[in-house]
Amino acid sequence: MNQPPSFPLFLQPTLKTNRFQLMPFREEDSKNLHHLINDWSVVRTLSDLPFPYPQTMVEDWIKMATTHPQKGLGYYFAIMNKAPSSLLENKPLNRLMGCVAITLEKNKTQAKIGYWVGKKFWNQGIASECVTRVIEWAFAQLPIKTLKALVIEDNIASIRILQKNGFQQTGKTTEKFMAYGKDYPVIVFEATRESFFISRQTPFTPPSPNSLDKIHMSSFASHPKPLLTVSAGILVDIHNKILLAKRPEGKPMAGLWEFPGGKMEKNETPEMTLIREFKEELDIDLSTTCLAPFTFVSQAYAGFHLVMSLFLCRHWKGTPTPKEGQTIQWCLASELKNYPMPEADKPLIPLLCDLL
Ligand SMILES: Nc1nc2c([nH]c(=O)n2[C@@H]2O[C@H](COP(=O)(O)OP(=O)(O)OP(=O)(O)O)[C@@H](O)[C@H]2O)c(=O)[nH]1
Ligand SMILES: [Mg+2]
Repeated sequence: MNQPPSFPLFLQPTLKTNRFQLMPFREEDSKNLHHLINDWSVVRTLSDLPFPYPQTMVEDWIKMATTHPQKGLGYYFAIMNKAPSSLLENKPLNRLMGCVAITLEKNKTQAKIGYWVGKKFWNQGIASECVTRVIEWAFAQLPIKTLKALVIEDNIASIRILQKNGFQQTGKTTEKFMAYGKDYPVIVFEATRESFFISRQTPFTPPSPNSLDKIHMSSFASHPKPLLTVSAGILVDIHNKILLAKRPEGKPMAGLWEFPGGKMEKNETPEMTLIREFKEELDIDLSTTCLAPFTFVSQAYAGFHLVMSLFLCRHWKGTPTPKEGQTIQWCLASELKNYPMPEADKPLIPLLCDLL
């Protein structure tokens, strides 16, 4: 039986936020890292560090942080400022400010997140901005279902960041804190992909003015949300397998598996949208085939209301090839439940199991 593709082992990427870049650590960060982290205000919130924190341990830690990603054990992002936009800006390049780390648990369906920011950079929303970006990446790229965080009770700033990102308290425990030399009480927080997406309020980026023609405002005065009309296709091969596409990192709802398709443009019929989207996203031609209307879904999301027409299609020209950074996978209808999908798609699974 098919499972979603196995855990990808890859080099850790550099992620960007509005103000920062989140880079893999390098040997040359060792001095700055030591300077920032060998500080009681920081060390007291982190379980696995002694105080004082010797420079040699920092060097060992950087070695671990650079080898773990290749083994799929963990990912350690150095929070750096972005390059100055002009030479007149008197900011040093690549100034280290803190760290966001994701470590995988043994079964790889759960990971732990930890983060800290150097004291001189506190109260600027740095951790908040960077933690959200790393969670977005983790739910898109790693096979995890939940993220866990352990926080000491008086670390209110950290607890706020977790709550803003859809984490909920699931218990209390104790953890060995090297700096205190004893077990110390911590609160356990957990987030799922769904709770994270809901916390982001709008799982889809608000439309820019020039894309407004893609969004049709509802004619019902009582309808407060923009109506998004989408056309998607369920491609079925000779083995009765269905084509799924995993939304790529950087797109709203990244990491979820969907039926290929996209937003209807002005003056397009659902069929025209489908033909255009399948050419753009998968480089296949549906223009001469029979597109059988299957069903539609009507789903309220946080920032918009989705109306999606779904077509069934058994014949096409060409070989589906991912053109937009997505991952594609053929699977049986009975296997769809193994793939995390957008809310709107979940009611389609039993319909497809009955049909195929
Ligand atoms: N294509 C597709 N979109 C879905 C599905 N389920 C679902 O909720 N959606 C939502 O419908 C919207 C479709 O947008 P899309 O991102 O595919 O649109 P698009 O291809 O035109 O992308 P673009 O805006 O990046 O050009 C997204 O908000 C997406 O999350 C599905 O099964 N297939
Ligand atoms: Mg699309």
